[in-house]
Amino acid sequence: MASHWILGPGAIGRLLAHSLVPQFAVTLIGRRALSNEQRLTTPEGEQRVQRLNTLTVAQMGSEAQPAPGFVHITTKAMAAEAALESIASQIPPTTTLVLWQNGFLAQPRITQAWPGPVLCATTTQGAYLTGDDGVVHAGRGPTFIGDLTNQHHALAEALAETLSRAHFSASAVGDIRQRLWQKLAVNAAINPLVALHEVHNGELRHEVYSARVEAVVKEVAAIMQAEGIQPPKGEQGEHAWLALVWQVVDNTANNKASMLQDVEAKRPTERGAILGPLMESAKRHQLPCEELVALDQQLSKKETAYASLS
Ligand SMILES: NC(=O)C1=CN([C@@H]2O[C@H](COP(=O)(O)OP(=O)(O)OC[C@H]3O[C@@H](n4cnc5c(N)ncnc54)[C@H](OP(=O)(O)O)[C@@H]3O)[C@@H](O)[C@H]2O)C=CC1
Ligand SMILES: CC(C)(CO)C(=O)C(=O)O
Repeated sequence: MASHWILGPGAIGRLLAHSLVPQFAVTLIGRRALSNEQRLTTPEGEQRVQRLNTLTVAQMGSEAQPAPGFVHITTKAMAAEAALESIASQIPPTTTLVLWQNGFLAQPRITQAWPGPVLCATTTQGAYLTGDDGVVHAGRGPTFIGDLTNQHHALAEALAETLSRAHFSASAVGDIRQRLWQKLAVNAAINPLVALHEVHNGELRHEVYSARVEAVVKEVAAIMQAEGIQPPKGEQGEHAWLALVWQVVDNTANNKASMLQDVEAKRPTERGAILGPLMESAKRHQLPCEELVALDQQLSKKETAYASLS
């Protein structure tokens, strides 16, 4: 039975560990020591304390470990490469990695650099941390797994089956790049604006913000077309992207988006992984991206302001 290392003991990492641990061998790896007694609050409000094997990167280096079947990287996008680097000497280069990040920053870079298979997962599960020993599973949703080179479908299927057996509903797909970019398009239209204005997602419907949402979607839709990415429901063009964004805004009206949670916690945001690939693509295809650049600059300014205070 393949064992699972989970590198990055945050919200998604702990949710994954809680899901897998009753049936599979799991090691949760972080930079800091965490309690082995970890609490999961289910979407129904039920609390479950489970014993997870939590180790620090330093402990992994000092004690030889049996090689894992899968290494899941569940850090934020900008930390994924450094996290992998910190354990790379302890795993065979043929180990299968699974990247759980939003955006499209770590995925192409690690796929290119890592000699073994690299799977990417895009998930609509929702989770947040409550301190060093708790995670709340806020909402269930499907997870899609594939690889950017379309060479590892059998591995993606095996992992999807494992996750689904652990009640973490997952499917293997042949179009993961398309799905990652579709999610990135929605995240680019919602996350920076709600993080800058510190509002819940639903407030983007207000006339103070809606024109800016439309302006961002206009740029994003042109970039998506140049990248060959269609909106998920088979419709075409800017109006389909806008309809999708408004649908997500309405469905998540009471949510504090992940980028707003980062701003409130004074952490770096994932702007580089979400806006970065779009701005880079716009430049490559000589498309306008003034709105995206402005969002990126405003977020950068906000992050610098709170970083300088801490
Ligand atoms: N939470 C959610 O509902 C969803 C999240 N995602 C995506 O999943 C990814 C992870 O998000 P989330 O779990 O919310 O993030 P969190 O911030 O909750 O967790 C990130 C974890 O990574 C750890 N970490 C950072 N650097 C390293 C390192 N070098 N070595 C080991 N661990 C490290 C952090 O530890 P430390 O405490 O030391 O900083 C933290 O525990 C993001 O890309 C996010 O966009 C996607 C869908 C839903
Ligand atoms: C879809 C959305 C915007 C929901 O809040 C999200 O994915 C996030 O918060 O990162």
